[in-house]
Amino acid sequence: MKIHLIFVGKTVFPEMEAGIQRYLDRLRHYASVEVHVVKPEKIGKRADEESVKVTEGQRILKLPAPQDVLIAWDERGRQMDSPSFAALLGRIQESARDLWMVVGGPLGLSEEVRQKANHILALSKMTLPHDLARLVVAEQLYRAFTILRGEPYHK
Ligand SMILES: C[S@@+](CC[C@H](N)C(=O)[O-])C[C@H]1O[C@@H](n2cnc3c(N)ncnc32)[C@H](O)[C@@H]1O
Repeated sequence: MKIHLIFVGKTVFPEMEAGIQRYLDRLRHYASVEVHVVKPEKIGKRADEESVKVTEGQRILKLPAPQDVLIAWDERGRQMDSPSFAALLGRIQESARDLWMVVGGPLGLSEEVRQKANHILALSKMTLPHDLARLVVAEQLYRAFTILRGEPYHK
């Protein structure tokens, strides 16, 4: 299973980017990981927010192949604990399908992305800035692999 992370636009805060890279480097001891940065749409004062999400969504959905698994991160999604998330990853790994995970931009993900996703997962019910959501996703992926291997990181 290869893991693909789709981010909309660059990470804004350098300290967040450093944290994301730190966890992705750790994660690469367990899995092949690739980050895909999708071009963000400009959000102007009079921008039609729905069309921004739709255009970004079309860019996102061009990336995974039909047989791949797509997880959309969204505050309205299903919450799970870290062992359950690890178990989900374990099942996807066994299916030998590639895994794609998408974190939306400042306006979030389009309805089409949410509909096409195999799973919509929430990190909490609170809305996180997209930089922080990326960092938490990277850490939870790393944590999940340590859980699957029975390593002591997860306490
Ligand atoms: C600033 S949030 C977008 C908020 C937007 N109002 C919405 O309705 O989705 C940017 C992205 O961060 C991720 N995100 C933020 N909070 C999250 C949470 N609690 N759980 C999962 N993902 C979250 C989602 O991928 C979201 O599209």
